[in-house]
Amino acid sequence: KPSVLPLPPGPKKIPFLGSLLEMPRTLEWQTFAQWSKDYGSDVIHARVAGVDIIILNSIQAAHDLLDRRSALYSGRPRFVMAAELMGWGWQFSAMIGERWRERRRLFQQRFPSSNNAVHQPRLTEFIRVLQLQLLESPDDFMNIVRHTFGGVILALAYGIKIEPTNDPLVKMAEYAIHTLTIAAVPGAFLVDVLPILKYIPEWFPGASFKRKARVWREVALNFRDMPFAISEQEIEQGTSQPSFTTLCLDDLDPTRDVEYQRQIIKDTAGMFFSAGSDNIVSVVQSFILAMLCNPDIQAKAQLELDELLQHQRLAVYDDEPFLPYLSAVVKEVFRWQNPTPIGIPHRLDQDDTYKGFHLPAGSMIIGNQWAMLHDENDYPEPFKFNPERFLKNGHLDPTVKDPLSVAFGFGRRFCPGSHIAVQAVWLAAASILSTFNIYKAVDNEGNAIEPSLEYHSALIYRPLPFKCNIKPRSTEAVFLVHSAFDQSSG
Ligand code: HEM
Repeated sequence: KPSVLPLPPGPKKIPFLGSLLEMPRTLEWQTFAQWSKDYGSDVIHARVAGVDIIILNSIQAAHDLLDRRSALYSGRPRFVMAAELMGWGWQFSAMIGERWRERRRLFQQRFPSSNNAVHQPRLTEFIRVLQLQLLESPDDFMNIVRHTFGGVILALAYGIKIEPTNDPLVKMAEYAIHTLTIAAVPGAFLVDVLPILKYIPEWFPGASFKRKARVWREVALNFRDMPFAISEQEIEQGTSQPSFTTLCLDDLDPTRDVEYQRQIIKDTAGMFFSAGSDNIVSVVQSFILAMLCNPDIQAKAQLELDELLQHQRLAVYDDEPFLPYLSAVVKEVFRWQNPTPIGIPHRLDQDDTYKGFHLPAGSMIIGNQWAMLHDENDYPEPFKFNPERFLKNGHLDPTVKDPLSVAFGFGRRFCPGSHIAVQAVWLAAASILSTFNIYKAVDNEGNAIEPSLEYHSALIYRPLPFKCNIKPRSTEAVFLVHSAFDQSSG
């Protein structure tokens, strides 16, 4: 029977289209956050073509619903264009039920947050190469960061060797993700709003999305199948390095359906790059931008590093507990420019009530991470880059809400790669700051170029290319970078 409770407040709805006309096209998270101010509620309701959308704009609401009632709130809405037409349906981030559980379990068995043995040596090795490349071509830092983390993620997934620059597999993967991020932007394709359009033939006027989907489908399947095939070949030749794929294939159970097990391994390995690479790249680039704009903070973090390392060695992840200021800088980067401002939407499986509101079964639930991470009650002056907000008497202050518990999503869907991501960003930050200074670039007249702080508003929020001047801090730093690279490649 229909609920007697009201729906949460939200933007105006008209017949059939619902709130479609009110829905923002870019920087959605900012409009969603503004709605909370306009309607005086941290829980907002909108409706687009019959689908209820519930937006959660506070950490409290996300915690109460997505974390504490996770059993009800861990479904996913349909992604018609990306998953059903373009062939990305093999990604477990879009799956529900047993298919999702099997793949997620496999991921977590191989990369549990309690075990750093497989990923840490690879992260360190790739970050040493990044430092060397920054010495050699500092102006190319945007690409260097992109290639480093694309490479590390492919190495973790498949154990295959990646070229130091312009690796064809990294390029292919990047193109595939590019098509995915175009398709998965909510509202970019009408077929996501009206799934029935999925059945119209390709030749039909206005059906260009179906032709696009057919071409892109090949890209999506190559993305999953090609690196897996190379990995299997390398295992056969005995040249592969330990990775998710090698570890899983080593443990195949011959008494069970082997092809079925291979399929799950292949799907799950395919998730690494699509879920992990662009996000880490965005955060590391935002870190460089933050240091560029805040020279005092940069100097303070360097002082802390120098006191520990004494210019004698490079940082390793085990140094983390002794570098609270740097850890506060990393937390602040994740808070300041979170790469997934609205995360991935969840789906509510049954009718529910919250704060006197009716939340209908089947609603799409959006956890507005950006709104939570810019809530002035938790983070005063939220637009200011200020790592001190996390510190008290020189230690991390446990009473301040940790952005890392918001930036990676919620409940049973919480990002299973978060520990890899945080360690990658932390180690990149420590390694870059201990050996390089980041200055503003200067134009032909010798004036400092102010960064525009512009971001690309898409599924993954990332800084637009900016200029900076990255210089080694000393001859000792150059020596350390060279010798660490020789050791890791020798
Ligand atoms: C800065 C880096 C990263 C950020 C900000 C990030 C953020 C997120 C977010 C917000 C979600 C959605 C959670 C939800 O639905 O509530 C997610 C899901 C996921 N992430 Fe990450 N992630 C990062 C890196 C990684 C890495 C490195 C990997 C793998 C190596 C990874 C693998 C995944 C997977 C497999 C899912 C889907 C989980 C599921 O649906 O069950 N992520 N991530």
